[in-house]
Amino acid sequence: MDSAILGCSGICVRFGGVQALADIHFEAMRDEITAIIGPNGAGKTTLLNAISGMVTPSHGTLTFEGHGITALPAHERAWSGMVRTFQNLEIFSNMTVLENVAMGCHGRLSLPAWHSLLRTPKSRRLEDEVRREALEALDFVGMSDLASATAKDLAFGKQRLLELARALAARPKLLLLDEPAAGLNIAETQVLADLIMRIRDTYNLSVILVEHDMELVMRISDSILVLCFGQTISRGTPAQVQKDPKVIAAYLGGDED
Ligand SMILES: Nc1ncnc2c1ncn2[C@@H]1O[C@H](COP(=O)(O)OP(=O)(O)OP(=O)(O)O)[C@@H](O)[C@H]1O
Repeated sequence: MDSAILGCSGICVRFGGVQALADIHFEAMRDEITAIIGPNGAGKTTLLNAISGMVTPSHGTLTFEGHGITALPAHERAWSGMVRTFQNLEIFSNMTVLENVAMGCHGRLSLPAWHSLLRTPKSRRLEDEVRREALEALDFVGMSDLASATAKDLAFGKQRLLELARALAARPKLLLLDEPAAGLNIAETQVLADLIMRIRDTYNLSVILVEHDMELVMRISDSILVLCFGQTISRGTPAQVQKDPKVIAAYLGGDED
């Protein structure tokens, strides 16, 4: 079996006059945490969008588990096992925490609508299964006691965990996280770092994350891709990337710490 779960080859994305990504080549390995970092406007979110199918590259190819996915729409990539979370939370604020997480199961566990309308035994069994799996995902992120709370009443840090639980409930093979630590305090970020590593180890899944929090990135990543102005300027382990003069120059020249 190919050890790369995702492959990007020669990916280019242009928005009008802006070359957001230029000839990006990289692979994310199975069961590893791969981080995409770089200064503001480097093209990190655009690359995540190209991987998840929300942006169409003008050139290049993408493979997932060895199969070409360049032409697949976003929902088919999700069905094939690629699930993402968003920088701006995408939760259903008036639904309960449990209902939000259950939404993550629905792509996998569903029946034709008439089963639900007629409340067939099969539909009741399925409802039980969805509930059990949603509770399991909530328990994993340490939020089972909040199952019946309304999502909008949760503190921001808990809403981020809720989004993660919903992504887990979809049983992804590849989890794409867009700035999962944005808006979290130091303690919450540490909990999140431990959780992402535990997710990788427990569920045997691969993670690609875009993140600005360098402490988190250096602590949990197996491999890092560094972008600057849409180009790859470095790739390697955290130790390799940290001492790469091109990376140091990009960050010192930018407006981040
Ligand atoms: N929909 C769009 N239309 C036009 N330009 C865009 C669009 N999305 C991104 N860009 C531009 O593409 C470049 C890369 O943006 P992108 O959001 O991918 O960077 P980023 O590294 O994720 O930045 P940040 O860290 O600030 O989120 C930027 O110059 C941005 O202004």
